[in-house]
Parts: sequence; structure tokens; C-alpha cells
Amino acid sequence: MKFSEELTAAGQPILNEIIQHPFVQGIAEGHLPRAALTFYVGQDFNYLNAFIKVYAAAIQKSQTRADMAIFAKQIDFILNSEIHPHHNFCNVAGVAYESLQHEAQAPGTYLYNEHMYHAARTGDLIDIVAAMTPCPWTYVEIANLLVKEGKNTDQNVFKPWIDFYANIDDPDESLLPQFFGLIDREAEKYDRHRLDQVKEEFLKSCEMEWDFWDQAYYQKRWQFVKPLKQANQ
Ligand SMILES: Cc1ncc(CO)c(N)n1
Repeated sequence: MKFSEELTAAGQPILNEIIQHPFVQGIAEGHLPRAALTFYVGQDFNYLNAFIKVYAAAIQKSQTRADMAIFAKQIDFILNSEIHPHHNFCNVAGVAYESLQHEAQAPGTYLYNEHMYHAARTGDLIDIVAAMTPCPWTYVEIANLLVKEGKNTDQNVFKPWIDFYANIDDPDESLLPQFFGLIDREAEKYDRHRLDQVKEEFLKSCEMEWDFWDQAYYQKRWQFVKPLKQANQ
């Protein structure tokens, strides 16, 4: 079994929980509370800014231009394409996207961002990519399942969201095969103990994906601290 297959097999139970989550079921059925949508977009804007910076760290640890090109393309994707699903949620909630770009960072976002930064600071390329992969992996799995179940109807207000993430699985884009291919290539360099650490990093990101939906659905904020709003990001 390839190491990447081992990762997705181990992540499957968490993916199942994500798919069952009321936020994801709300996307499937076309109904979500406005507060959940706006909380999600405010936090995801913050999260994706961190994600761009972690891609920059992956470029720093890349040995070839082919690897650099994979990450560079993804930075462009976040900056210029991944604004569309955010706009979809904002349109449904009836709020301006710009009004959600300075939200205070919630605890789950802090934890997930710091988990990726930790891999960037202390890990090798494989640790960084393993911490990042559950982000595209779980979204593509969700979107593909919803398409398969025929949930992206014209009546579903979240059709643009579903279609967007289902399409990033396009064979021409091939982001996930590239990420998993890179993980399998790098995995050759490490012993079993080290790969178990990488697997744990991957699984923690899977769990934080679940928590990201949960955090937005229940608007889980700091209990006692009143964090500052984010400056321009
Ligand atoms: C938290 C999170 N995970 C995955 C994606 C998909 O890129 C996203 N936008 N946000």
C-alpha cells in the first residue's frame, strides 16, 4: 500500500464524520443559518491567508522547479479563485465579503493555523504537505459526493460552492494526485517511526477540518478573552 493510501484510509472515519456534520448536510440541502455562514467565511478568510504563507514555506523547502510550480499555482488559486465559494456563502447570507475580512481569530482557526505553521517551522517538505492535504482532500471528497448524490441542483443555493470544489478535482488540475505523489516520493526517505509522525500530522488536520465546520456551525469563540479584530490581511 502506498503511504498516501495509508493516510486516506486512516482519515476515512474522520471524513465520514465531516460528511455527517450538520454544516455539510446544510450545504447538501441548501439551508444554513446566516450566522454559521458568516462565521465560516470570516474564519476561512483568516485560515486561507495562513495557508498561502505555508505554501510559501513549502516553496522554501522545495528542491526542484516542478515542486515550486505546484505550490506557486496553488497560491494563485487561493488568491484568485477560492474567493468564489466565499462569495457564494456571502450572497446567501446577504452580507458583503469585505465586511468579514477582519474577524477576530476563533480558537479552532488559531489551532489549525498554528498546526500548519509548526510543520513549516520544524518539519520537512513531507510534514508541510501532510498537514495541508486534508484541506483539499476533504473538500473534494465532500463536493464529489454531493454531486454524485445530485445535490447540486439549480434549486440549491449552494450549487456554486459544490460545483467549485467538485471541479478542482479536474484531471487537468490534478492537485490531489500531485500532493499525494509528492508525499509518496518523499516517504521513501523515512523510517516507519517518522512516517507515523507524518500520519499523525495528517490526521490532526483531518480532525481540525471537522472542527472548522463545527466551530462555524455553533460559532465557537473564546469564552473569556476578547481578541482584537484582525488588521488588514
Ligand atoms: C478550513 C478549510 N479547509 C479546506 C478548504 C478548501 O480549500 C478551505 N477553504 N477551508
